[in-house]
Amino acid sequence: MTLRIDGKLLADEIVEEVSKEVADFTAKYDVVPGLAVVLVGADPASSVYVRNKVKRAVQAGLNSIEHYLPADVDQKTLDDLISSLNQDDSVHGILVQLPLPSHLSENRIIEAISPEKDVDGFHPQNVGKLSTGQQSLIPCTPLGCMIMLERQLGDLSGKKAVVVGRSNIVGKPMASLLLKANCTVTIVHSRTKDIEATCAEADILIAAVGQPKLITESWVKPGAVVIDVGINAIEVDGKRTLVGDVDYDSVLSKVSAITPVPGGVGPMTIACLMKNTLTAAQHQLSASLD
Ligand SMILES: NC(=O)C1=CN([C@@H]2O[C@H](COP(=O)(O)OP(=O)(O)OC[C@H]3O[C@@H](n4cnc5c(N)ncnc54)[C@H](OP(=O)(O)O)[C@@H]3O)[C@@H](O)[C@H]2O)C=CC1
Ligand SMILES: Nc1nc(=O)c2c([nH]1)NC[C@@H]1CN(c3ccc(C(=O)N[C@@H](CCC(=O)O)C(=O)O)cc3)C=[N+]21
Repeated sequence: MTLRIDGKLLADEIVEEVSKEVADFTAKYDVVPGLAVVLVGADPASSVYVRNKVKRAVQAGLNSIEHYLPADVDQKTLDDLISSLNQDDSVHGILVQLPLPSHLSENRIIEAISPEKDVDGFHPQNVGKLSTGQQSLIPCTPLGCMIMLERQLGDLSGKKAVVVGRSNIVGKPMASLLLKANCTVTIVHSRTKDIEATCAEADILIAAVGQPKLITESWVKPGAVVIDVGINAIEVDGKRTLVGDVDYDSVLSKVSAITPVPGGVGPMTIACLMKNTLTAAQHQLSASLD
């Protein structure tokens, strides 16, 4: 029987745990952990994401601050906002929604965020720490995927893991985490030859491509665990529908467990953002009390 890994339910549990720890934290330090989200422009998919984040922040007992900037904002204004958030003691986590409009430098903004407040884990200092096995803030989506995998499989040692996609926000950090968990890791991408055969050897298959239903039955090994990161909006009978990078119905009877879209990795990403904000606040407060 194939298991549908319920990301929504697991995310509810994580946010509940975080809310208890936030209550302890607030009682101890008299500080409410704060998460600042910066949005440039008005992309409709981003507004859904931000709405979900705000809802979860309230559930977790975090203070959520949103900064909406127009799509034509200049680099200096954004730099100045990041700098003021870095200095603001009521802000423990900063997230700048990506991608940014092309006239802005993503690298410059990511590097401007104080690494201690970088709850996305995208700053080169956090990326470097993750790849050298040091403690750091871990990108929310891969962290959410690891929690689901470990719940499902326990110890991941020796498993063959294939990550489809090599972006800085999902594919690469996902591969780092799987390697840290002692998997044998392969990353495949748009230039990979015979991608289907490589995927079909995976005990763990992570799809982070951005291509609706790219992965079908012939790409998966019988009994594999499939994590579908993809969130693609397509039109079905004139209605906007969300689908993953995996053709869920086609692979369902072949795999041992799979995450649905929606209700899989997405809610876990947001739950992990809450977790990272608490972790960041804990580190900032304990460091400042040392
Ligand atoms: N659930 C969640 O919380 C999140 C979901 N997402 C979703 O995950 C998906 C991936 O996001 P992201 O990593 O940012 O995307 P990017 O577009 O940054 O990266 C996509 C990767 O997939 C590869 N790729 C594209 N087409 C193919 C193909 N036909 N065959 C093989 N590889 C291919 C690209 O290869 P190359 O490098 O060679 O171009 C690239 O490495 C999207 O659907 C996004 O919406 C993203 C973040 C969070
Ligand atoms: N700096 C930055 N960090 C990110 O983590 C980041 C980002 N930028 N840019 C965009 C992508 C995308 N992303 C999603 C997270 C959750 C859902 C999510 O909760 N999805 C719900 C459905 C939401 C709906 O109904 O539309 C689900 O899958 O069930 C979606 C998308 C984070 N990203």
